[in-house]
Amino acid sequence: MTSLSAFDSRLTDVDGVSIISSSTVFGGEGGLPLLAVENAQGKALIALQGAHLVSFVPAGGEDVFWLSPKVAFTEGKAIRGGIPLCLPWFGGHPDGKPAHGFARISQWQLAAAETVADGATRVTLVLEPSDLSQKLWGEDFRAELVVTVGSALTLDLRFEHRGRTPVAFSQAFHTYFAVDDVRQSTIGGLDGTTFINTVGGANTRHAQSGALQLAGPTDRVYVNVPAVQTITTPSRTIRIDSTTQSAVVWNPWAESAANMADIGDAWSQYLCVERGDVFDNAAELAPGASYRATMTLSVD
Ligand SMILES: O=P(O)(O)OC[C@H]1O[C@H](O)[C@H](O)[C@@H](O)[C@@H]1O
Repeated sequence: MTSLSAFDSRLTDVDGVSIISSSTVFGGEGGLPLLAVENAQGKALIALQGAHLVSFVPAGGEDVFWLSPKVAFTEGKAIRGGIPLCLPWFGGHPDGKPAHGFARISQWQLAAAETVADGATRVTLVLEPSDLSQKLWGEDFRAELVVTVGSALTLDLRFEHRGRTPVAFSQAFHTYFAVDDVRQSTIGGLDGTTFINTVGGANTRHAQSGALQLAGPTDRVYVNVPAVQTITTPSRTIRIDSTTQSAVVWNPWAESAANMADIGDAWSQYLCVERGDVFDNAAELAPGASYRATMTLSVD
């Protein structure tokens, strides 16, 4: 792993911000560097690999995220749980490149950390071209994720296309929410929208009627969705507010999860509601164009 001393201590010289190793929190050999952020309103852990939120606990509450009990913090391997950033493409790639892009398996740099006016903490992570991005993307770019940790969690993503040719672009905040039981959770804020059912590669279009409660393997891409969705469980309601246009709802259910080593029996403890711009809402970025997306998560 990258040595922890490699980080500029001045950047973390802000109250409640430190760099720790994942192994000190989650065990396991080696581990990856995590940015630990804590203030009176809440606390978060962010892996520098992927600018990946792995924990967010509002003060007095429970973790908003599910993290696999079998999570591996391994260099170059996607972390199962929290918020993988799918960037600059979502899902499988026609040329067999890694699913969900290279951002989640790349090392991001901590660029800034500060306490903002209301006592929340803001950290800025940056991703610039690397050997991996050159191999998989081949274009110049700059990605920045600004994370604000307070009583709510806000992610503000900017992607600047610095290459010379137009590129197809999609992205998602692939959030794994911790729920008591996925079968007892309902998702509001999708009524009347269109979804593409991608289970088994079906790709059929349907209209959503009312709230959504999962009852089997689910992999749906909702397009042109309203800004806000809610997840209601027996113990809490989580609010998702985003500028993005799509929402992907995914849980593989027992049989498929059994074939995924880092999910297995734990499949019923999470629900993915992933805000982003994918499928119909994917973009084409002209040289010099920028993309921006924000998402705020809060618990009622
Ligand atoms: O296993 P991963 O590459 O992290 O992908 C996990 C899941 O991500 C999204 O939700 C897709 O819609 C699913 O089809 C996919 O299985």
